Amino acid sequence: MKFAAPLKSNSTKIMLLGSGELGKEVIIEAQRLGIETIAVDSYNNAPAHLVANRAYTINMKNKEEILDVIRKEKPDYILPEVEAINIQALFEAEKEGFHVIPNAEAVNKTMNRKNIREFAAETLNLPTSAYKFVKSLDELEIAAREIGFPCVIKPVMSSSGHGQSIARNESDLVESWELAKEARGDASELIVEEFITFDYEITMLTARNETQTVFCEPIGHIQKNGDYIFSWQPMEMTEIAKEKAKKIAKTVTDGLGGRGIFGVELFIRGDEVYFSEVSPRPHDTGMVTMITQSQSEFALHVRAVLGLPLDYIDYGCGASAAYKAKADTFNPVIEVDDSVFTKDSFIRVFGKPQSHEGRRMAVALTFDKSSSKNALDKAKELIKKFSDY
Ligand SMILES: Nc1ncnc2c1ncn2[C@@H]1O[C@H](COP(=O)(O)OP(=O)(O)OP(=O)(O)O)[C@@H](O)[C@H]1O
Ligand SMILES: NCC(=O)N[C@@H]1O[C@H](COP(=O)([O-])[O-])[C@@H](O)[C@H]1O
Ligand SMILES: [Mg+2]
Repeated sequence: MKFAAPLKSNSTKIMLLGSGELGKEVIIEAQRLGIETIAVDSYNNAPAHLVANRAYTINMKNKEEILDVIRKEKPDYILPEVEAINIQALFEAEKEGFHVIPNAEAVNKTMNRKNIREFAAETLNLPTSAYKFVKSLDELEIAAREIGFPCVIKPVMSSSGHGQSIARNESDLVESWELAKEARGDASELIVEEFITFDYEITMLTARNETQTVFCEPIGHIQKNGDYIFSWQPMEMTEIAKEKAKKIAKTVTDGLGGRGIFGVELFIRGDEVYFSEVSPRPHDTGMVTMITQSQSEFALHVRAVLGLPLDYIDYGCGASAAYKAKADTFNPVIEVDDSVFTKDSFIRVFGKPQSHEGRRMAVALTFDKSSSKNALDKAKELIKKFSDY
């Protein structure tokens, strides 16, 4: 593998479609290898825009705008970083010979809950919650009655919990129907899922290239309103559950194919493991790997994209706590106490140009030699010291 200085005509070039906090770390890892980096998103000064060689702001749902930027830049690799991307543009780019990570069909399947759920449950026969798809309030009422209460209602395309709700009884359904319209993506169809009373949930980060599949230690996490707030690694699991989790992760990532890291989301009850969903890219709960692994999920993603070896070592236990804005402002400032800067922690401020209540703006990462629980306690302590205005 040869690495040139970025911007030389022979350097490898990657393009990110979506330029949030996860993409920012991918760009930094790529830059470290002398790769030329292009960051694309739908708003100016997105986190990855701030660190890439070039930045574009386009309508990511517009096929021609995406194709224009791809044809202009001619990247070696196109890395989708968000779900809401015009998928036809990716299919077209692939047809023109561009390399989409992991591949356009995998992006198509995973960006839409209907595609991935049917693929996982019906084609791959993986265990999942019971589910139904609906297109109207009437259909929602019928489906929810069949699935039973409580049930989880989500737009077929969305992320970070946008448009998602739990209906506890029939009278919640109108509100769930209305709330789904807040989807970041597509709420023309909804999935109604059986509520799984899991003991815990994990992300199984799985990196693959043509010759290797590598799992990271399971990442436990806590979600609030469909969005993660704390994660830790490793999550202690029974051997049986861990092996099942790896098997599901291998089946689904092999099924999707291509190169890159995947975040396989699983619910665990006893030794039962349910597949929930999968991101064909780094996962927010996986930010903890920046402090626990010699190669973070972002470094592994870049290595996988380049077809490089995927081995890494675990340094110990770690945790992450997401910092969410409390205020809406066009000039967000995050304030932290100096005591946040301890020897076993660091913070990452994403640099988002605008905050709204609940938007993830930064993360605190902590390390502990002996236990994830200690690391998590430390992360909870640190995040209390953040504020914004
Ligand atoms: N069927 C279910 N039963 C119980 N809890 C659920 C179910 N579906 C989702 N959840 C809870 O809601 C969280 C978010 O759901 P999901 O991952 O489907 O949404 P998302 O918007 O894609 O989130 P993200 O983009 O952050 O991964 C899950 O991590 C889990 O805590
Ligand atoms: N769960 C998916 C996820 O965490 N995605 C990450 O959040 C960004 C969007 O943030 P924003 O909503 O603050 O713009 C995305 O660009 C990606 O980095
Ligand atoms: Mg999820």
